[in-house]
Amino acid sequence: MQVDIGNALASEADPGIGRSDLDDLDERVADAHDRIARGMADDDFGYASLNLPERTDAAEIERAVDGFDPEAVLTVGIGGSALGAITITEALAGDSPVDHYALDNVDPAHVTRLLDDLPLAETVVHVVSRSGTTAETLANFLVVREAMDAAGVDWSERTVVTTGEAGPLRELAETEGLPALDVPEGVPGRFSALSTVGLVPAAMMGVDLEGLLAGGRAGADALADSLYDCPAYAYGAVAYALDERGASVNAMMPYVEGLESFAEWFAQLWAESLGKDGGGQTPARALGATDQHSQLQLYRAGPRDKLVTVVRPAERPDCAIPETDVADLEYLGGQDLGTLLDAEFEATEASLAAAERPSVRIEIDAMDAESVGRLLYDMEVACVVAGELYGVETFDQPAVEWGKNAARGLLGGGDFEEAEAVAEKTELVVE
Ligand SMILES: O=P(O)(O)OC[C@H]1O[C@](O)(CO)[C@@H](O)[C@@H]1O
Repeated sequence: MQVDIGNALASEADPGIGRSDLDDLDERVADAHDRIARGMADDDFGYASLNLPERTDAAEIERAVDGFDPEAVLTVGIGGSALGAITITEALAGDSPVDHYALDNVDPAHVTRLLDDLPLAETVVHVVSRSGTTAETLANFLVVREAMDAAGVDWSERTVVTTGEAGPLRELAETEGLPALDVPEGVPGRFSALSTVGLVPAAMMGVDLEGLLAGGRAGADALADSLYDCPAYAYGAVAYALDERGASVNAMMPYVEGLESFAEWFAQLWAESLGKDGGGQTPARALGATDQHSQLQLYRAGPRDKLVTVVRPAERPDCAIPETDVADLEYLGGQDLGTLLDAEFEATEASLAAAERPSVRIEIDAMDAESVGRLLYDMEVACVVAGELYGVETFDQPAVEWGKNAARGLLGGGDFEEAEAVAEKTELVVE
């Protein structure tokens, strides 16, 4: 994986940073590297995430799903318990005969429509929850189980569970004798893509798990005590430095459809890890070239508060554009769609630089398992080093608990007095 930070030094105008800013930061990156290395060596909470490529047992996952031969895999989870599988299967299993679906929301219209469409008798369900108590995941699983019962499908023969040591989901797996995998110890959900949490559907869809993990190991081998020697540290440090100079938004803009969900995975990783103590950089999700026609106007001419991260694979499949005599379109004829997409990618970088707006280019070798594994791992490393530079607790997410308890209280599931206060908020309804 390559990270080109040249366009991040696009201008002195805020949020511009210069080479001297990075040189000054490099000493702090070296200190952060030492802390990260110690945390990994001691398998400390959170830092243990960066040991997953060494620790995850691909063979164990393959064995757990060995008996299944589904037409579809349904992931039931939310946040980091779903986004890793969604990202990996979208990026790498497009040619698989097995389809992947995810229920990571409790929208009744969507859930019922999906369950009506799914071949339930040919579907394997992967229920994932680290805590085993997340309301959305457990509610969805109860609905899926009911739908399978109603269809005369033995759900217990078609369900794999990945969860923590204790909690309702672990108890259910033990009571029903379900195949159950463990979530990795000391790894927050958003850092768990390269583990049982993110790899079970991929295993059933023929994705090269060893390749994904090898990519992660390559990222681990690339850790160094300078941002100039480690692409992941370079990305994390530049994003942090730009945020310190006003780039409070980071638009993650992959120029490949197979990484559209990667931008969503990155959004949770970046927001839930760095959004602490009143700070943190807001991730925006975009897709190139599509969002040149929806968001680029803002990125190029709106507030000087954004970093745009553009991502592409060095290799793309061929798809020729036929010759044409349509006036003014001759230049397209005989080209290839990939060449056009790459031209759009480079034009966006140039357009931002011309307007003195910073961007960073991330280039992976190809849309293959090792390159995607490396990308996921390096973004996790970038997030950890940014967290060290911000001085935040990267690996917890206390701010989400209030909302969870309020929802539970509003449903009468807990004695959450403030829920009433929430329910009695000032009304100003406009109809
Ligand atoms: O895996 P669990 O415990 O169901 O949590 C799901 C998601 O909810 C969060 O805990 C936030 O509420 C995320 O960090 C996590 O990925």
